[in-house]
Amino acid sequence: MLFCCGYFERKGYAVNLIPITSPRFLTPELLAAMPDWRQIFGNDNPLALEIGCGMGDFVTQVAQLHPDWNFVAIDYYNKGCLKTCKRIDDLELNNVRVVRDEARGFMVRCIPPESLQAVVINCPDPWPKMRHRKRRLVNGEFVAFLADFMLPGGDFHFATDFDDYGEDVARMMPGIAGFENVLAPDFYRHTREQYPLSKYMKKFMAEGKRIYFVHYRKQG
Ligand SMILES: C[S@@+](CC[C@H](N)C(=O)[O-])C[C@H]1O[C@@H](n2cnc3c(N)ncnc32)[C@H](O)[C@@H]1O
Repeated sequence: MLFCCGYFERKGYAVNLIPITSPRFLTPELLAAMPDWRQIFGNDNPLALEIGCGMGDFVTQVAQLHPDWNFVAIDYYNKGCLKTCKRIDDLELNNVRVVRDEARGFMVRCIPPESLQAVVINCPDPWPKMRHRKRRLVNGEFVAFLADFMLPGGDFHFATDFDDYGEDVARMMPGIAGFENVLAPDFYRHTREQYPLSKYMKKFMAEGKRIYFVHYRKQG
């Protein structure tokens, strides 16, 4: 079990977690079984999942741009979830909920098949060393896994500053059955209109790096 009595268990070590008391934070108890998302948000609006929300820079902006969508922001980084909650609470963003968990396990447990209108992954850990690249979150197997949770017509948004990761994902996506490239004929772009910038995007852009944006849609 990933979460247990306020402690995060990892590799046999127990680390104190800062408690999160925000009403927009979904506790492990609430997520022990498949949640009723319509009941949680109080409406039937399209549901989007941001994986690896960090400090919540992206979700706070996108949720304000799209008040008629519901957003679930997930990260296993305790302080990131805390900060994200503080931001959405300060802004009273009732269309956002925050989850502290590992994304794949959470999805299997808590996201119904074909229910997501969008999945967003911004600047996932790049694992730059060649021998660590197999640890990267986004690869063909992961996108095929995501597809099962996405509605036909649902969007997959990916962004990274890491050239090799961006090119890898852009090369891999055309081989994944059942997706169309929204940015065609480009496989990726370095800018996207109306796409809020995350904390890491801003940091990398300030260092003069280019962001790789990839956008695919699940076919109906
Ligand atoms: C480099 S940070 C980027 C944060 C944010 N998306 C941004 O662009 O500013 C990557 C984040 O993804 C989270 N993360 C990585 N793999 C994850 C997983 N499998 N499930 C949940 N969170 C994950 C990490 O904890 C970290 O906060």
